[in-house]
Amino acid sequence: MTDHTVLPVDDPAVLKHVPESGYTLSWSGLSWTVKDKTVLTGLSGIVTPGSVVAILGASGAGKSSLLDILAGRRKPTSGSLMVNGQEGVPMKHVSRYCTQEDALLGSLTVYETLDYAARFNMPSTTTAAERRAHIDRLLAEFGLEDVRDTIVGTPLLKGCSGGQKRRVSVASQIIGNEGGILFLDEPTSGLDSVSSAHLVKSLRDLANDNNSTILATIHQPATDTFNLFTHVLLLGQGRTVFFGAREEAVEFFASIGKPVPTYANPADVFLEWTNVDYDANRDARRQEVQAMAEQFRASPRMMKIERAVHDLRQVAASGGVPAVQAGFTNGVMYQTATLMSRMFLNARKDILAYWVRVAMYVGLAILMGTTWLRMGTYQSTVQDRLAAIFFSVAFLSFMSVAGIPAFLEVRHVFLRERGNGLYSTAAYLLSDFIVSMPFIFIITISFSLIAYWLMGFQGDAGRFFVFVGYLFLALLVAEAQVIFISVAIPIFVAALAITAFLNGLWMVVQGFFVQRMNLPGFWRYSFHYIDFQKYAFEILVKNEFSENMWFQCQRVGAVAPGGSTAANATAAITNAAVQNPACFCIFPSTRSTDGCSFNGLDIIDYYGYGEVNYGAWAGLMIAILVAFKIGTYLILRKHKN
Ligand SMILES: Nc1ncnc2c1ncn2[C@@H]1O[C@H](COP(=O)(O)OP(=O)(O)OP(=O)(O)O)[C@@H](O)[C@H]1O
Repeated sequence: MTDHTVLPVDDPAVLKHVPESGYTLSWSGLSWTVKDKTVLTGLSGIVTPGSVVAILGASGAGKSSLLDILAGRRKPTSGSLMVNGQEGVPMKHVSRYCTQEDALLGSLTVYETLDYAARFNMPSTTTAAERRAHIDRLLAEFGLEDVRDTIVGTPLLKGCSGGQKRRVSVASQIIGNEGGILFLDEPTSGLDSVSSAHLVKSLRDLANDNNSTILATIHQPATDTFNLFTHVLLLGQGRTVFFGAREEAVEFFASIGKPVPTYANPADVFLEWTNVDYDANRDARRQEVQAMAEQFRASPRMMKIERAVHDLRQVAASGGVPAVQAGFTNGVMYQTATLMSRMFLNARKDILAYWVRVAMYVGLAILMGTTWLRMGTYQSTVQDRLAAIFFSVAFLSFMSVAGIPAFLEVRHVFLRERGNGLYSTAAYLLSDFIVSMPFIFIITISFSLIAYWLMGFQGDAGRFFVFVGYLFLALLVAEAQVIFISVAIPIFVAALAITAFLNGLWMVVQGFFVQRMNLPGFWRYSFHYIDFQKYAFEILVKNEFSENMWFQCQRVGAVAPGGSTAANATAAITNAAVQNPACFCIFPSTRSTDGCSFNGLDIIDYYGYGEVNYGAWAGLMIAILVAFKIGTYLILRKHKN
C-alpha cells in the first residue's frame, strides 16, 4: 500500500515500485490557451498509485480543463503528460473518465448496467459467476444493493434517484478497471453530504485495495468528504496554488502567512481564497491568487514534485520502466457481440423508443386500411392507390423522427464508452444497424399485414412481399437519415426540425405531387434523384400497376360504380385497343380492346415509370443508406468525447 502522507516522489525505491503495481500519472509545464484566453499556466504534478486527489478551485479556475487534459481528451498548448514516465500512452486504454452528466441507458436495471460495464471492461474469459461476484461487491460498496433490480429510469418509467444514478455511473466506470487511472468530474454533484462521503470512501478503498490512481474535481466538499482524499490540488486562476498531501495543505498556507481558522473546513477556506468572481476589487484579488501560486511555485514542495517528474521520466527513458501495454480489453468481435446483446435488451425494454412506435404504426395501418378500404378497380381508384402508396412510404419514413430521443440517449452513452476505450466507432455503428433491423422489420410487417390487405392492393403473396421488402428498405434509409442528423446536430429540437424539413422535402420532390417531368430542373437534378422515397414509391407503383390489373372507365350516362372486378373487365377484352364513345376514360390506353377499360401498364406508361427497375432502384436506395452511414461514421470519428 502506498504511503499517502507525502507524495513519494524522490524515493528511488518508490520510483522502481510504481510501474509494477499501477500507473503513476505525471505532467510537466502544462499550459492551455483557448481563444486567446490562457486557462492553464505551467502546471506540473505527479500522482502515484493509491492516491485519491481532490482537484479544488473556485468556479472557472480550470479544474475541468485540467482533468480533460490529464485524461487525454484535450490537447494542451504546451507541456507533457506521462504515464509511468512515458509520453504518448493512449489514456483511454489505461484510464476511465466519469463525466459530470450520467450517461446511462434508462431501461436497464442497475445490475444489467454494471454487468454490461463488466463485460466490456473485463477480459472475455471472465465467467458470469466471476462477474456476478465482482458486481455484488461493488453494489455493496456503493450502497446500491436495494436498487439492484431497479431500472435506471426513463422519461416514462421512474427508476433510480439522481444520487443513485451518480453512484451507478461511478461504479460502472470502476468495474474491470480497478488498477487503472480514474478521472471523475464532479462525482459528488447532486449527492447529499452522507452519500458524498460514502462515495469518496469507496474511491479511497478502491485506491487502497487495487493501487488505482484517482483524480476527481470537486465543488465544496464537506469536511468529512474532504478528509477522505489523500491529496489536494488547489487551482487558482489556472495555476497550481497547492499540490500535495491533504494534511500538509493547512501547514503550507500557514507557512505563507495564511492560516486556516481552527474550526473551519479547509476546503471552504481554500475556495474562498481562490475565488475572484465576487470581490469588489477583482484585479487586486487576482494578483493575490497569482502571488499565492507564485509562492507555491517557489516552494521546496514544488521543486520536489518537479524533480520526481524528471526522475521518473529519466528512469523510463533509460528503460527502467516496462513499456505501458495499452489496447482494447477485448477483440472487435467480442465488442460487437456485447454491444449487440445490450442493444437488443435495451430495444426490447425501451417502451418509448420501440413499442410505442410499433403501436403508432399499427394505428396508422388501421387508419389507412379503413379509409382506403378495399379499393376496387374502378378508374378513380388509380389516384387512391397512388396516394395510398405515397402515404405509406412518406408517412412511415416521416415517423422515424420518433426515434430521435432514444438515439440521443444511446449516443451519449456511446461517446462516454468510446472515450473510455471500450469499443470502436465501427463496432458501435455495425451493432446498431444489425440490432435495428428486426425492429424496423417488425414495424414494416405489422403495418403491411394490416394496411395492404385492408386497402385492397393486389391479393398476391409475391406482390405483398415486394411491398414489405421495399417499404422495409425505405424505413432503413429513413432511420439512417435520422441517426445521421442526430449525430450531426445532437440537439433534440434542432434534429427534429431538420428531419421533419428533410422528410417534407423528399415528399415534395419525389414525383407524386409534381410529376418528374414538371419538376423544375434545380429540384429534379439536385434532390429528386437522391430521394430514397422516390425509389420506394416508384417500385411500389410498378408492383401494383401490373399487366394483370385492369381498371374500368365510366360509362357515359351511367352512375360511377363502386368498382367491378378486374377479372370481368379482362374477360370482356378480346382484341386490339379501340375507342368507345360510350365510355369516359381518365387515362389513355394502348391495350384496351373495348375502349372502356385501361391496364395497369397504361398507368406506368402515363407516369413514365417504364424504366423503373427493381434491382437498380434497390441498389440506389442501398447507396443512399450507405452514404448516410458513412456520413454518420465520419462525424462520430471526428467528434471529441
Ligand atoms: N472551449 C472553451 N472555450 C473558451 N473558454 C473556455 C473553454 N473551456 C473552458 N474555458 C474557460 O476556461 C476557464 C476554466 O473553465 P473550466 O470549466 O475548466 O473551469 P472549472 O474550474 O471546471 O469551473 P466550474 O467549477 O465552474 O465547472 C473558464 O473561464 C472557461 O470559461
